[in-house]
Amino acid sequence: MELSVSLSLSESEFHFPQLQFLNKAVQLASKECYHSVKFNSDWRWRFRARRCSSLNRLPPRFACIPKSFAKEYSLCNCQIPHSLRTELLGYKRCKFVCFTRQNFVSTEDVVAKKIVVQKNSPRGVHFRRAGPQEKVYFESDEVRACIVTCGGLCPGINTVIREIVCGLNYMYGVEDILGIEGGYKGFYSKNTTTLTPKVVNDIHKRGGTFLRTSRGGHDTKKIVDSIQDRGINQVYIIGGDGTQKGAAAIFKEVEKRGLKVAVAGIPKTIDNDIAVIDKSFGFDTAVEEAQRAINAAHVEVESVENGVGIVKLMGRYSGFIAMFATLASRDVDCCLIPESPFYLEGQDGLFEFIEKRLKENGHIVIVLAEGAGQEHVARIMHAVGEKDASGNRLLLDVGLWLSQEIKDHFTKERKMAINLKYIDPTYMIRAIPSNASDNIYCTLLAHSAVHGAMAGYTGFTVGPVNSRHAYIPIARVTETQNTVKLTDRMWARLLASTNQPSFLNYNKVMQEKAEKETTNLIDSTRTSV
Ligand SMILES: Nc1ncnc2c1ncn2[C@@H]1O[C@H](COP(=O)(O)OP(=O)(O)O)[C@@H](O)[C@H]1O
Ligand SMILES: O=P(O)(O)OC[C@H]1O[C@](O)(COP(=O)(O)O)[C@@H](O)[C@@H]1O
Ligand SMILES: [Mg+2]
Repeated sequence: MELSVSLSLSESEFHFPQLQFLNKAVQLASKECYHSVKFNSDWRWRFRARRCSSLNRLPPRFACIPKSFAKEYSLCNCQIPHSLRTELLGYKRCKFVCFTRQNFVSTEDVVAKKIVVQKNSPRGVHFRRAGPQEKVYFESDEVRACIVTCGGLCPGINTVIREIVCGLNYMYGVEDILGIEGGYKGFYSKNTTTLTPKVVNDIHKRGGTFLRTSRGGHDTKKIVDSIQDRGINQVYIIGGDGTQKGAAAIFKEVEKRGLKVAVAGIPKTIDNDIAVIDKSFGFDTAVEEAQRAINAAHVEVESVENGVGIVKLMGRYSGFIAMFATLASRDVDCCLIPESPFYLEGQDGLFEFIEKRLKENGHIVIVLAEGAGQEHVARIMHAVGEKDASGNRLLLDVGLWLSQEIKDHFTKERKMAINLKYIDPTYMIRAIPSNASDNIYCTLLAHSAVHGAMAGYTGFTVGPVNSRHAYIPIARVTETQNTVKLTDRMWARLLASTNQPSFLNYNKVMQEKAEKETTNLIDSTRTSV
């Protein structure tokens, strides 16, 4: 016998009235010997946690009533009712779960987005804490999971793939795991590959992605059709900001079609530009590997007279790799990033700084994020803003441009012989396997995603927030992009460490330059007439 529970309270009326209502429903159901309670379809909205950032959970198929049910609801005031089942895969019953009761996270545990607060500041946004939960939504043998990797490469992708496969299998006894090949388009244009712990056993030792990747080709309808046709009910999506936007679209479509599919995003990008999370995997490895290039540049330039070393690192819109590589190295004299526009000529410009350092030390090392100074390169190349298949702006080679400008300035204008070495290790850094710390980090991300999906959460991205792993609604990580804040103390630390110019006069200098160029143009037109 089944009791249909219809919640008619509005979202703003949430909290105790609803809890009381629920408790009453449950008590009634127990008293009247109903076997299960079914909630009306919009329960997710009505139970949206108020103080906790809302997270979606798969709708319960049958919320059967164990003894603890009423007690549980009366305890939690920001609880999303989850799929309680009589046959719970608790730690005692499931031979696959390697956790003891102490390891389980409580469904009430939350992670604060902001931890530095003032006395009277509001409580702020909180996310669900990630980790194994005592009650799971899926039975092992009903899971059909799939993994896809999209966007650019990043050290550690293979570790994440390996740990999702091994985590699902070792912790939850899941055996049906598919690999989608070649990014999003692989859902509808390629066959799947079967993933087992044996198949993925060694892949973490290699760079790149075992499943291959691509940009573009995100067709939400075709992807969800494929998910539906293949009977997939857990989708693990590894990728950067673009990929997470794609994951959000898939989640929406899955919801629209009423499919019981858990959609879990694992944020990937070497640029570390994904919002909310502390850092993205592969970033640490990239910073470490960048040291080798910086070291090479330093060795080269200190061995010659007036040596100028330029090292270009990745960072399309965010200069995190360049900033952290500079802070870690101590051999870098100047770090240029997209967030801090720079200029070459005039007082406090780059040329002046280079000349000063050459006089003082005989050499200089400059670290350059690929997205820095794009406006200068675009101006001389009359670029038309080309885009890649995903719609990302294609960058012009700022390293080559800067090298040429420096050579021209010192040899032609200053009549100074310099010895310039330009090193571009970008793809070499991106293609290596992850280091020890990233390997551990990738494992935690993969396990958090597996626990979340198994517990019935959906439409989430995993990641550490203030050092605690959390489930973050996908939309939150895609609404903004993480960039270096020039007003943050980390950038101030860098300036203190390199003593480079801060280029604060950028706007004034560029305006003067533009005016001068216009005047010159008018003059030259007049003379030619
Ligand atoms: N706004 C978007 N909506 C849906 N899919 C997107 C969106 N932006 C990017 N994608 C898809 O995500 C995938 C990866 O995006 P891309 O920007 O290349 O890399 P990354 O995810 O690493 O940032 C591509 O297949 C692309 O089509
Ligand atoms: O040449 P590709 O493969 O398009 O990748 C270049 C870009 O990929 C990045 O590594 C970032 O990639 P994602 O956005 O895919 O994480 C940038 O640093 C770089 O500009
Ligand atoms: Mg991206």
